Amino acid sequence: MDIPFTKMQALGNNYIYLDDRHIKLDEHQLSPLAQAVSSVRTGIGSDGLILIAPSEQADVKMRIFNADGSEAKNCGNGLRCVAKYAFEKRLVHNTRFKIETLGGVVEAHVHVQQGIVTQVTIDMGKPRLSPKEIPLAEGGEETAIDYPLELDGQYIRFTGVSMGNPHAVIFVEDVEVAPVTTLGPKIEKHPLFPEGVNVEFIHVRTKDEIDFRVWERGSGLTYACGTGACAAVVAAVLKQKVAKGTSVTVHLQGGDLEVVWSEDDHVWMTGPAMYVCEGTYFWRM
Ligand SMILES: N[C@@H](CCC[C@H](N)C(=O)O)C(=O)O
Repeated sequence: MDIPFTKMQALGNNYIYLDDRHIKLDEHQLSPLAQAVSSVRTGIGSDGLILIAPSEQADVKMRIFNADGSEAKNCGNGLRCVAKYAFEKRLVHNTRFKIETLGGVVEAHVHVQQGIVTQVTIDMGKPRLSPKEIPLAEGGEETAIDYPLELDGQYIRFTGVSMGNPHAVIFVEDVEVAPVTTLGPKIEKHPLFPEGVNVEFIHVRTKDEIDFRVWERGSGLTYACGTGACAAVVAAVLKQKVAKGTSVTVHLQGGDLEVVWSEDDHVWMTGPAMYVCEGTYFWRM
């Protein structure tokens, strides 16, 4: 099967984007295709696959598959790329529009200069904070702040946040030496998280700056995670290290995002989205 694709990246978090207008796939093909295209050696090389399709509830629909073929409910960097694609490829005609995800409908606002989308703001909605919503396998508290996690006979503390997808945020002194690749995969698959978890190691540098590294569920080490950056700011507010309503610059490996958890409880994320290339993937199963 010959599959037309666009590769896009946002702060180095890169996905293969398929436009439903150009390629129709069966449901059972999506997970193996995500695995195939993501392989650096035998595919195109990416953090996963994103489908852009029509929506009955919004202007456009995004579905996101991680590099291991698992489907996730949300993707912040993917949303900004979908917004840029939808506007520049004329799927939508206004600078504000709605995008459906498995985690709910969000609103996008594209910032346009001479017809080109330079930055995208997404209203990521309200974070979900209870253990049931994250989800955790246990816990009756209202929030999972500094929640204990037993790993190899030791206790680590994390703050749990759902941005439609699950996040465990761990506060460290220095993200450059944080155990992202050693503890990340163990926490991702820990039985406390029945659906797995994205793992963020963060350091609150000042009242409006956070350093950030991530181990993503289903994709491993990535340069950036938009929902993770939102979860990091929410966790920093919950821990009273950042004031609610403050616009925070999150320094990710691939660049910076602006995130604010506003007084109305919504989390807003602003950052770039870029095209990498377009082409045809020759899928031979
Ligand atoms: N990179 C994304 C998140 C992608 C999905 C995540 N790995 C999950 O399984 O929940 C982002 O920018 O938010």
